[in-house]
Amino acid sequence: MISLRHLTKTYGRGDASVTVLDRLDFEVPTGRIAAVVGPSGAGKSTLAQCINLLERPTSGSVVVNGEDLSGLPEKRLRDARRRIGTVFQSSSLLSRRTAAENIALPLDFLGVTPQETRSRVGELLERVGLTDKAGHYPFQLSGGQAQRVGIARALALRPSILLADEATSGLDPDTTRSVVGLVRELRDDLDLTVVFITHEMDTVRQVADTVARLDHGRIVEQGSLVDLLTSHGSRLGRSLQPRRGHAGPEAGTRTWFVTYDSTTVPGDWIQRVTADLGASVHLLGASVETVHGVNTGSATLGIGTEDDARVVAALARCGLSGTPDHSAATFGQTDERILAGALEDAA
Ligand SMILES: Nc1ncnc2c1ncn2[C@@H]1O[C@H](COP(=O)(O)OP(=O)(O)OP(=O)(O)O)[C@@H](O)[C@H]1O
Repeated sequence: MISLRHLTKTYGRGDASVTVLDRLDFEVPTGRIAAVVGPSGAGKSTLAQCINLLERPTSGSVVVNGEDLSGLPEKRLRDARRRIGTVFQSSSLLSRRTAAENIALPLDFLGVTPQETRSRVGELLERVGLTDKAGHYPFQLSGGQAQRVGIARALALRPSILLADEATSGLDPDTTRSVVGLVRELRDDLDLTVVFITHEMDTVRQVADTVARLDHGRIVEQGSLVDLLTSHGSRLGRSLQPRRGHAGPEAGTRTWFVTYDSTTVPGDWIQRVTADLGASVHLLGASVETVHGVNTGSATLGIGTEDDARVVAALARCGLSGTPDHSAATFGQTDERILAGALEDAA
């Protein structure tokens, strides 16, 4: 469990000082994956560095598994840091060391016997699926493999906390999915508490149990991923929605933007809404995913009725929330076309 209380980090002094974290309160229960998102410069990396005490907070406390790390003297702090593994963007492996030697680094520093190190490194390589790459140097590894080595190294000292700071940035979507899958698997097997810092909302939807938005050094919004995905009123909830394009509307229909507003939207909702309205319902675009067993997402529809209130009610009966896009209403366009046709006929 990680518990941050009134955490403040100020760099510099006097007029030149910058407060990056501002009396921030944040909690991650044991065994949960908390994603932290926020604009560039919001303080996400500083937050990670304060959790693993690479940066000393200016004030406030960092409590990990019941122990307040912020007040510890340097020697005890070094011991406490071993319980926190960190993975960075681009894995920061040492180029002159093989994958196995990189993973062994924290064990070497600790003076673990060579035999014990070999066995632990072998175990970790197997865990991250890279036994056959033990003797490869970083330049011989793909981005995803290097990141797996970084994760194995972070876990070398059997930490209970894993901090991932932009660990999947720069990886392609398939590699990201596999690294994220590994993080979730390790969390399940080792009961890790994970703070996952990222700016990629697709990754957040894959990895997180909870999401917090950091802005100007404070957590300004947070909640469970599933709650946020069905709460389109919140800025964080909206930003988590996948965005896709959609086809143009057909004549005689009005364009509606529909979001999954409940955790129980039936799979056949389009048929149900069509039957309920007794009007045509065209699917113009959709992005729907199952996140933690719950269907979530949004769709763009062309609906052949002008009775907005009935549409809203029919959608709500399926757990959906809908807004008509009046700028794309084709009833008006149809009228214009009819008028244009009539004028042409008259001419
Ligand atoms: N050592 C330092 N001295 C002074 N200012 C710093 C220091 N480290 C970070 N900052 C400032 O703190 C602010 C937050 O930086 P941080 O790297 O934590 O943001 P971030 O949210 O991780 O940004 P990004 O998404 O761009 O990586 C920035 O304005 C940065 O310039």
